[in-house]
Parts: sequence; C-alpha cells; structure tokens
Amino acid sequence: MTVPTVPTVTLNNGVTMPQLGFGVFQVPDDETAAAVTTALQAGYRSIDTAAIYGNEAGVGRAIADSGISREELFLTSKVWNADQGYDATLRAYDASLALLGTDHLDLYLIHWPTPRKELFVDTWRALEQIYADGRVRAIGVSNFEPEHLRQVVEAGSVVPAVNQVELHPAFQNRDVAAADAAHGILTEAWSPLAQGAVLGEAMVTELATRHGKTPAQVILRWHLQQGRIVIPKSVTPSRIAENIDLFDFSLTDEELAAIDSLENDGRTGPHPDEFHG
Ligand SMILES: NC(=O)C1=CN([C@@H]2O[C@H](COP(=O)(O)OP(=O)(O)OC[C@H]3O[C@@H](n4cnc5c(N)ncnc54)[C@H](OP(=O)(O)O)[C@@H]3O)[C@@H](O)[C@H]2O)C=CC1
Ligand SMILES: O=C(O)C(=O)[C@@H](O)[C@H](O)C(=O)CO
Repeated sequence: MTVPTVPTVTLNNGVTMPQLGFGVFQVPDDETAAAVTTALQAGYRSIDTAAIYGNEAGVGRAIADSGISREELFLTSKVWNADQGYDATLRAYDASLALLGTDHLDLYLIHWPTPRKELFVDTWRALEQIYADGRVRAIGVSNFEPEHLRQVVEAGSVVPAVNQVELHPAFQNRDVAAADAAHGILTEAWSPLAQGAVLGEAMVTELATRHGKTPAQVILRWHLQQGRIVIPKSVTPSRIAENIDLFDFSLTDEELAAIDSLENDGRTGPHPDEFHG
C-alpha cells in the first residue's frame, strides 16, 4: 500500500504543520492507541488531542510504540477551561506532556475563550512563556471569535499561529475565518465532516460519484483547496484510510462554490461567547 504524503502549511512563525491531521475527540482512552496506530500506519503524522478528551495517555502509547521519530510527528493539545489562568496553565501543560510522554508539543491551544472567566489573556501569557522557553513549537487558540482574537493580539507579544474552530459546509464561520486571515492566523476546521451530517447531501454524493471518491473525501478536499487545516476523526480503519486518500483528485471552482452553497448557519457546537463549561 502506498502511504500518502500530506502537504504542509507554514505557520506565522515559520513552523510547518501537516494540513491534514487525525482528531481523537470522543475516543475512549483505551481505544485511542489502536486508532492512532492505525492512523500513523495510514500516513497521518499530526494528531489533535486535548486534556479534556482524557486520551492523551492513549495517544502517547501509540506514539511510543510506533517507532516513528518524534521529529516526524506533529502533536497538538489544548488547555481546558478549568485550567485557565497563568499558573494553572503552566501546570496543565506539564501534565499534558507527561501523559503524552513527550518533552514538547508542536502546537498548544487555548481550548475555549470562556470570556466570562476573563482569564484568556492571562492564559495566553502562559502560552507565550512556554513558547519563549522553547518548550512548544507554536501556540494558538481554539473557538476564538474576532473580538477574542483582537484582545490577545493587542495584549500579547505573539500572534496565535492557529485558530481551531467549528467549520464545515453547513457552518463556514466566515467572519472568524476572515479575522484569522487578517491577523495572519491559519484556520483549522474542527468537525470538518460535521460529524457525518453533510455526507448524505445529494449534491455531495453526486460530486463523489463524478470523481470516483466518497462524500467524506469530497468534503475534506473542499477544505484543503481553501487552505484550511483539517483534523477528521474516525475509529473505523477503512474511514481512517479513506480520509487521507485525498491527493489524486481536485474539485473545480464551480464544484467548490456548489459546496459553499450548503451554508445554513448549521453550527453544531456551542457559541464561544456562551460556552462556560
Ligand atoms: N477545539 C474544539 O473545540 C473541537 C475540536 N475538535 C477536534 O476536531 C476533530 C474532528 O471533529 P469531530 O467532532 O470528531 O467530527 P468529524 O467531522 O471529524 O466527524 C467524525 C464523525 O464522522 C464519522 N466519519 C469519519 N470519517 C468518515 C467517513 N469517511 N465516512 C463516514 N463517516 C465518517 C466518524 O465515525 P467513526 O469514528 O465511527 O468512523 C465520526 O462519527 C475532533 O476529533 C477533535 O480532535 C472537535 C470538536 C471541538
Ligand atoms: O471536542 C472539543 O474539543 C470540545 O471542546 C467540545 O466538543 C466540548 O468538549 C463540548 O463537548 C461542547 O459541548
């Protein structure tokens, strides 16, 4: 089997990151090592986890057993809301490293702004300190709205490299993507497949038939051709392989626009201004 080579994007600090990674939200820790092992064998080198997922240890086991050198991997984790604040974030980072069995992450994100806590700027300062100490290769945010981005950019000395936000055909989050671009921040799409909800759309299945690909591959290709980073999740080996087999076809501008037309304000997760969990 030929293992696909995933293209990279260059972050605003010069670090390169695979444009396609593997997400592990909702994968129980004791199933995570198997899923990540399958993903690594299929060619994924970027893994997206978070402290709140409770499966950093499973990711760490898969990495340790893979025989793949650490330099070839790109590991992302996220500080959870309960650990926001300068000192708590520094501790949370060490805890994530210990569970993952590594001495550094490639990307560390603030998971949600939780604006009511008024702690995300202090949390950002902790990420800047970890970055200044050379213990993480890049830092970024997740679920940040334009106003939250403005505040960290104004208060901080490092511009976030990435903003990981909900983004799929039914919810294209265009205001946030535009704000990211204006700051030189790359947009990373979470739930890029809308957890499967857009895969049955007649137009998507028609495009899939036209290209001899699957609906998931068409949607992931739509993301990639617009320069976004994507991190589809699957625990199904055939889908894990399918979701990285994207580099032998391309969509036309008309086909991209047809998928754009599926926008229906179909947010599936909470609005970041209203998520305080
Ligand atoms: N920062 C944040 O707040 C958030 C970050 N994330 C990150 O984004 C990642 C991806 O998002 P997620 O919410 O998991 O949703 P996705 O859009 O990646 O969809 C995952 C779902 O789609 C199914 N699926 C995957 N591939 C295919 C396929 N080829 N054909 C049909 N069905 C498929 C999976 O099923 P199965 O597994 O059974 O194969 C699973 O049910 C997460 O794992 C996490 O890393 C997600 C949510 C929020
Ligand atoms: O998956 C994530 O990364 C999330 O932050 C969310 O899905 C969050 O944990 C949640 O469940 C919101 O309802």
